[in-house]
Amino acid sequence: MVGITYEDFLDRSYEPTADDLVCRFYVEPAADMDAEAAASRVASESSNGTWAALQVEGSVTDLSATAFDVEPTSVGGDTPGTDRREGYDVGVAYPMALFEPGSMPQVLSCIAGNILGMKAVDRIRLRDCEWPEPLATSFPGPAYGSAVRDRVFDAGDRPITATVPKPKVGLSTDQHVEVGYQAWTGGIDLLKDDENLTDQAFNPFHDRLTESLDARDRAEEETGERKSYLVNVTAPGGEMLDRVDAVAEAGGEYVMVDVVTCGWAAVQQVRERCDRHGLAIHAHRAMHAGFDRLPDHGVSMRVIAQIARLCGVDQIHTGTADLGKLANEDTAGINEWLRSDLYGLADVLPTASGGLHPGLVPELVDRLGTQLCIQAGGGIHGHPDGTHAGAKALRAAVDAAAAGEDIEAAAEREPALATAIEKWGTETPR
Ligand SMILES: O=C(O)[C@H](O)COP(=O)(O)O
Ligand SMILES: [Mg+2]
Repeated sequence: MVGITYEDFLDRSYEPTADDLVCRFYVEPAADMDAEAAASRVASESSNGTWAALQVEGSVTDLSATAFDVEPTSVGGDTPGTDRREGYDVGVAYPMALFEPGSMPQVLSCIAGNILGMKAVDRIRLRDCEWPEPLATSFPGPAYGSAVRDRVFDAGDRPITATVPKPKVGLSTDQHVEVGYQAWTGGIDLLKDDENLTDQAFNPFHDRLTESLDARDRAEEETGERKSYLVNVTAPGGEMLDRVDAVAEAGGEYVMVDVVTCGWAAVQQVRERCDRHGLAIHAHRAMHAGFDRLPDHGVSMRVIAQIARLCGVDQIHTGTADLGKLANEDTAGINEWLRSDLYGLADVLPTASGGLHPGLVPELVDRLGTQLCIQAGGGIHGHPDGTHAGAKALRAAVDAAAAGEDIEAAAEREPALATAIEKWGTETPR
């Protein structure tokens, strides 16, 4: 037997091995704790220690995490609504044997579990992870990722486009489908359900699914382009899997899932079921800001996006690089990570959404590149001449940006784009 106390979880001379999961935290120690004590409590509580000293068999310590790096740092103050705060950047290495391969809930119960509420720290944020190969490849990753641009569409190198009918809930099935048809025939690739539209009485899931896909077929015939539908299958338990099956049966190519509100075990189940059918997954991140909005606490959007890639979504909302209506965390850096090599796992196509309109597209593409899905709801349906004109305007703006053409020149050819620019200019909405 050996005794372990939380101080045993700190070793500044430790060098993480290739098989360790390395997590970077922002930590503000509690008033009565020094930085090293707080860092070792983080490593202890997130692996196999606790507040009290324990007597254990020697081999149990092989599962202990090690805080190996504790450096002063500061966060916040650079974005509205945040204060500059002083704390510590803490590196913690976790041995692979601590984890159940392929189980995201188990991994998160370690690295983003009790420690987020632990009184030893005033603030703690999981900022970044370096995933070791054995752990990363125990997950499936995306089936398609950015390859959807060719495999579902014929979009080549341009961003694909999506729209959410607005109002986000309340349209009848007929109204919803008609909005989709107008958008598709105006040049949009994807009709998308909103995050809080699932199976309500005013617009039942199964009616919406079949009628939308019928309208998609008509729009494809009319435009000669491939079109698709991001139908929100979010539901409790087996019902969500039944909805996935229904999408495949009805001839869809994609499902949409509210990944944070559903939970990662559910996302993993959906990924498995979609594999049977060859369906792609669009991830909406509603509720992410409950974890990532404050720079000094929670779990960063960067880590949420990493989790989503491992679990196997093909597209995920990552923000608009501060151009849209929602607060954003380093959209460009997150998107770059989603495209980076990860032991051969497929990449993820980032979706820019939330307050976008055609006038913002040139700057968006400048900041984020063309490997994107660009979604506009209000920026299409709020067009003075309606949804069809709004769709034409967004598509013209996207085609121009992808071709490196000036938006003003494109607006001379496409009156709907000129109208959109006249209405919204390049303003950032709230
Ligand atoms: O789900 C989304 O991404 C939002 O509904 C975006 O809507 P907006 O384009 O009107 O902001
Ligand atoms: Mg929405």
